[in-house]
Formats: sequence, structure tokens, C-alpha cells
Amino acid sequence: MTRLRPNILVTGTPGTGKSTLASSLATVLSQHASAASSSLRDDWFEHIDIAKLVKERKFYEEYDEVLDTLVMDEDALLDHLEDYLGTGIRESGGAILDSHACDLFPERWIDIVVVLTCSTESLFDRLSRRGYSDRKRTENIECEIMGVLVEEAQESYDAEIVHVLESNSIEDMDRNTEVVKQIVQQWIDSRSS
Ligand SMILES: Nc1ncnc2c1ncn2[C@@H]1O[C@H](COP(=O)(O)OP(=O)(O)O)[C@@H](O)[C@H]1O
Repeated sequence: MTRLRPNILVTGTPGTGKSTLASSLATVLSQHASAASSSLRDDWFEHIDIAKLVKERKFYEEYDEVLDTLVMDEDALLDHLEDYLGTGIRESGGAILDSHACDLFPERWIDIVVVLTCSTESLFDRLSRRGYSDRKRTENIECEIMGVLVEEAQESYDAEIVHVLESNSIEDMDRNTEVVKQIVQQWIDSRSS
């Protein structure tokens, strides 16, 4: 089936604001759709938190004590998502995948990629508040400074669908929500014309 709404991947280093933006987008984009037509459902867009899904459905192989992280069972996760995105309401799109790892999803699933970036100072504060160990915080800050996620996203998806957005402040968050809303509208318009 042809998608009626884009699937969106929101990615970035942990702490850059993926969950915050993805959750705001799911609400704003669904409200926007409901306002446009009363026949559209409120769950027109859905925030899918991949880290949460991996934990809840036990899509992991082991806990890596050195890296203080779960080692994902990618095949199990991808099989589940293939079914989920391929059937039912998500068959027509509207999934907002919120994931630190961005290169594991097949290109055919994703219509828009948003990579969030953030200053070292903001990230340091956010990861400290989250209680990350010094080692884990440093690794993530280095990952952000080196632009690892931006590079991975650009290597994994068509350049024209990858949007790199700064996420340092609440104003950035509001602006990013508005920017993505416009990109989604353009995507929908380009398919209906
Ligand atoms: N643009 C932003 N400006 C200021 N604080 C933000 C912004 N985005 C997220 N935050 C805050 O930073 C922390 C991490 O955000 P979160 O969305 O959980 O990041 P991620 O999902 O990328 O790990 C949260 O406390 C959140 O409220």
C-alpha cells in the first residue's frame, strides 16, 4: 500500500532531545491532521520509542556492563517493526521512530530523517542530570562532537530527506516542531498533486 503519511526517523546522540521532539511531533501532527479533516484519527502519527520497545519486548541479547547498555537483538526488533509498519494503521505511515541507532532501519521504511544536534555544554548537563557515569557521558559527548550520528544518517539515507536541526533550547524545540510539520506537509502535498 502507498503511504498516506510519511514515516519519520528522529535520531541523534542520547540527550539531544529525540524523545521530547518525537512526542511533541506525534501530538502536533495528529492534531493538525484532525483539524484538516474530522475523518482523520487522532493517532494519525505515533511516537515509537525504540529504546523503550527494545526493553519492553526484550529485543536484546545481553547487558554490556562495560558500556552500561543493552546489546540489541536487531533481527528481532526489525522483524517486529516489519510487521508493525507493514500492516494495519501503520501500513499507511505516520510512524515517528525515535532511535539513537539510525543505520539499522531499511531505507524503504523511512521518508524523513531528522538528526538532532546539541552543544557540548547542554549535552553535559542533560546527561549528568540523567545520572550517566563519567565514562558513558564522555563517550556520548565525543560522539556528538565528532558528528557520528549526522554522518551515519547521511550515509544511510538519501541526502535530500536528511534534516540536521539544533536542539539547545525550548525555542529550538518549538522551531523544530514547526520545521518538521512543514516538511511533512510538503511530503503529503507532493504526493497528492
Ligand atoms: N531543545 C531542548 N532544549 C532544552 N532542553 C531539552 C531540549 N530537548 C530536550 N530537552 C531536555 O533534555 C533532556 C533529554 O531529552 P530527551 O528528549 O530525553 O533526549 P533523547 O531522547 O535524545 O535522549 C530532557 O530533560 C529534556 O527535557
